[in-house]
Amino acid sequence: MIATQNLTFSYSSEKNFSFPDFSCADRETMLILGKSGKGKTTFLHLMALLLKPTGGKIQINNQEISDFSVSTAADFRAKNVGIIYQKPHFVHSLSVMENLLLANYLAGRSQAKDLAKHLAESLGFAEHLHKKTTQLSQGEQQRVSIARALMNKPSVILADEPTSSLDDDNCLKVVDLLKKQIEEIGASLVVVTHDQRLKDVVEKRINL
Ligand SMILES: Nc1ncnc2c1ncn2[C@@H]1O[C@H](COP(=O)(O)OP(=O)(O)OP(=O)(O)O)[C@@H](O)[C@H]1O
Repeated sequence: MIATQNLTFSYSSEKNFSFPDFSCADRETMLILGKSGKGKTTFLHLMALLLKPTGGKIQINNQEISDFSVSTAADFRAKNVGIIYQKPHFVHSLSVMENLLLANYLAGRSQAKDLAKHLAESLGFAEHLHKKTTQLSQGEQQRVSIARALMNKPSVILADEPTSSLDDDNCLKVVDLLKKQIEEIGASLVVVTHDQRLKDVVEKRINL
């Protein structure tokens, strides 16, 4: 589970945010909607401890995480949170498979090659595992980024526009896979999106 209370943040004295209280239980999916610039990505990055809130609380699995130090936050994030960024970030010198296994390494876990292969097959990029990520299309990179977020079986998956560059077929595949995964591993799934297709498949949502 993930929950926030009275969460505030500011980039500068002119750019202050105050977010509505939010919670997403295990095996639940929540959409975060809002017009461009309303702070959806900012909210997600606060939940991921990539940004430090100026006030309020964040709990993951009932543990208070908002006052973690930078290094404790990085360690906690690697082990418990899977992030699908709006723009995928990969290590370009590594192959797709190595990028997936890097998530295990950073979390101090053993390399789950079979899981990587299984995710690659489910998401339709198994034939690209040996390639460099730069050799993949944008949609393929997005699917690799989704697989990477699942490599440590996180308790919380935070996804920023995970389906925006996918066609209808792959969009449904991805949503299906994410839903199956959160059911299987008991995770919470939080999705920031403009993608109208997701409104039809996810009931719970908040508006910023
Ligand atoms: N690093 C930053 N420094 C200063 N202002 C920022 C920074 N990042 C974002 N902002 C501003 O904060 C506001 C919210 O940005 P954010 O990316 O969270 O919005 P969003 O709702 O995700 O938008 P979009 O739907 O366009 O991706 C925007 O006005 C943006 O210009």
